[in-house]
Amino acid sequence: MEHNREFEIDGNSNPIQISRLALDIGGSLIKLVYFSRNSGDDEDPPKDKVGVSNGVNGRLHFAKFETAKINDCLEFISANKLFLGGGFQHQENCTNDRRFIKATGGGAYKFSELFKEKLDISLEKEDEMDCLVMGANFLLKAANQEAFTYLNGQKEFVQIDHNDLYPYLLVNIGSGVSMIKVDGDGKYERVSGTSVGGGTFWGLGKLLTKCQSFDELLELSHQGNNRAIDTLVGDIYGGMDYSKVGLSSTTIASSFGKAISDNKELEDYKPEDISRSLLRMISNNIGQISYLNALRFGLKRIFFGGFFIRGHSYTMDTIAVAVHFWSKGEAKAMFLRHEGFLGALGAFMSYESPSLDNLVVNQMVPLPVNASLVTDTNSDTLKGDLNGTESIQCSIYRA
Ligand SMILES: Nc1ncnc2c1ncn2[C@@H]1O[C@H](COP(=O)(O)OP(=O)(O)OP(=O)(O)O)[C@@H](O)[C@H]1O
Ligand SMILES: CC(C)(CO)[C@@H](O)C(=O)NCCC(=O)O
Repeated sequence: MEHNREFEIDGNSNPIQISRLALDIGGSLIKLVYFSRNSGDDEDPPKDKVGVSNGVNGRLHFAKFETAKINDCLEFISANKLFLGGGFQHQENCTNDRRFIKATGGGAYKFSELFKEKLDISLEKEDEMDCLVMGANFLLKAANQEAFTYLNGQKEFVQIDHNDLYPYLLVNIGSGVSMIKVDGDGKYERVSGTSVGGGTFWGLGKLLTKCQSFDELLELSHQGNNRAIDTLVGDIYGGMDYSKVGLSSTTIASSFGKAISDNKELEDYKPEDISRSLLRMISNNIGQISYLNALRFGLKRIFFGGFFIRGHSYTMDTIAVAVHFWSKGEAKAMFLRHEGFLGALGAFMSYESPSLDNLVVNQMVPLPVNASLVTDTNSDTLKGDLNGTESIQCSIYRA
């Protein structure tokens, strides 16, 4: 990654006009969402016959940085002048002598001073759960092909009926996991959570495998076999199922169970097997807790977001199978293409004008942005997923 060059966006060295930027500064990753108007668009939004503004066409950009490398993020914002509400939103985030941007996540508090000091920007804080719900509701209603199921390696997009969206359970798997029962726009309750989440996978995985990046750890899991470390029901039952209680011989009886009985050292295990067991253990656990919470409130639909997922097939498969297994097929696990950007999108929507209703996603075809951010080397991510460094065509209409 280059730190000192001016970032170019859309391969165009002319400064693009950015009218809004919003941030979600999490425990592991910083997510950015910003809108740039299409080059060649008039200064003022086009008007229809009766003089009502038809809006501004442009692109919604998605980018992410590791929170530990926040200085790269500051440099990116500064080099691209992302905080200067040019064009459509002249005054929006440049009021008088105070510049501000909407920010959510714990880092909006933690790094508030840093933004002030380095960029002279005030972070206008938006509640993390409000933003997650706002982002999820918006995507589920406005974006085509946003939610999909994943079973037996098959991804299937789900048609969302706007009149039958609520209630649902939103499970956001970031560093930690939040489970939110959503009943409508702005109507929700954080009903549960678990500290065993994405940070656990990455943290424990790093210690146990010496992997240097999250992507490397995820990549390793492809080649691994969890049976080398997990104790299966068959290991305990002499190769047989425990059919009386519905446990097949291949069901995991105890995650990492073999590590105690084998009398082996860490070095005797393959890093790829460790990675696979870990990913499976954590995904399974989240799937199970999610199901239990769905059951608690009689919810049939569970949407999973957060960057732990990364469109990764094994992760999604494990979560989906866990939900299917425990609910006996009653509850459905669904995943979101913009998985990790829900909070940032929610913060983006929280700018007062133009209002939330006035962002229209025209097209869901991700186009690359030539900005060098967190590298996405994971080859298993679903094609077309928005993993950062992409943009989508959309319009903003005045309220
Ligand atoms: N390039 C990456 N570097 C680090 N973690 C990554 C990366 N890509 C995916 N992850 C996973 O995504 C998780 C972070 O997800 P996300 O950005 O949704 O949460 P967060 O906002 O940082 O966390 P929290 O909401 O708990 O503060 C990490 O814990 C890790 O499991
Ligand atoms: C603390 C937050 C909300 C920060 O995003 C997240 O990391 C989380 O939901 N952690 C799980 C905390 C718990 O409910 O046990």
